[in-house]
Amino acid sequence: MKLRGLYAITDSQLLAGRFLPYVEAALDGGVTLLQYRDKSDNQAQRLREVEALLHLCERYKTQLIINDDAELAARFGVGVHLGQTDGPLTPARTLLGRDAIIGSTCHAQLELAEQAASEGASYVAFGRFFNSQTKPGAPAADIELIRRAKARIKLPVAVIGGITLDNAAPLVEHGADLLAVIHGLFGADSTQEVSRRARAFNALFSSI
Ligand SMILES: Cc1ncc(COP(=O)(O)OP(=O)(O)O)c(N)n1
Ligand SMILES: Cc1nc(C(=O)O)sc1CCOP(=O)(O)O
Ligand SMILES: [Mg+2]
Repeated sequence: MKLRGLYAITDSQLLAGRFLPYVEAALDGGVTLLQYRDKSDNQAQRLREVEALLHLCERYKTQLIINDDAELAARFGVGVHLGQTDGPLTPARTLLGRDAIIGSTCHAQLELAEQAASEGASYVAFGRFFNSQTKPGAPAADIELIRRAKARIKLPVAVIGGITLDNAAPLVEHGADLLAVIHGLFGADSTQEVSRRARAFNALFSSI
């Protein structure tokens, strides 16, 4: 499967009270990867939400990725995204199997991406490219990093951090394969607007 297009990431606070309708609207507009990102420790709610997302992803033929938690991903047979403090990649690959999608946060450091590639990552993620309402303190990355990463690392490149329809085009022009977005997608006033934004993010890939 080609990892290219919109990478939608959920946010439990932003989506409170409208979680499934907003996610479904995004899937309806077109999502290559959907990441379940929940920083709470409410395990019962996490299980319920992952199960619901899995059903939606099956209907829309979208790949589900769990943030932070390789064991939870293994339980549902889905992929995982691991940051630098979320545990090592090699055992996660062993746990999830060769076909699972495993992503790795590399901030603005190509060395981290090379290491992730050697340990079996499926994609590498760089950021933050813009001011992020969700994670304002994430280390900043420069857009030129994308071209350098594409030249050095033979894996899909995900970009993240403050991405909106107004600033995303140059990221794709510089070679980004996946636009990972929370606020710029789900910070919308209606499900119709979420779908419209998802379609518009994807259209950026067909115009290049
Ligand atoms: C696609 C993607 N890229 C980066 C991150 C950030 O991961 P991490 O650094 O572990 O931070 P948290 O998201 O866990 O707060 C991501 N989740 N997804
Ligand atoms: C979860 C996350 N990680 C980042 C990084 O740079 O590693 S930026 C970020 C937040 C992404 O949300 P938004 O699209 O609302 O800015
Ligand atoms: Mg993490």
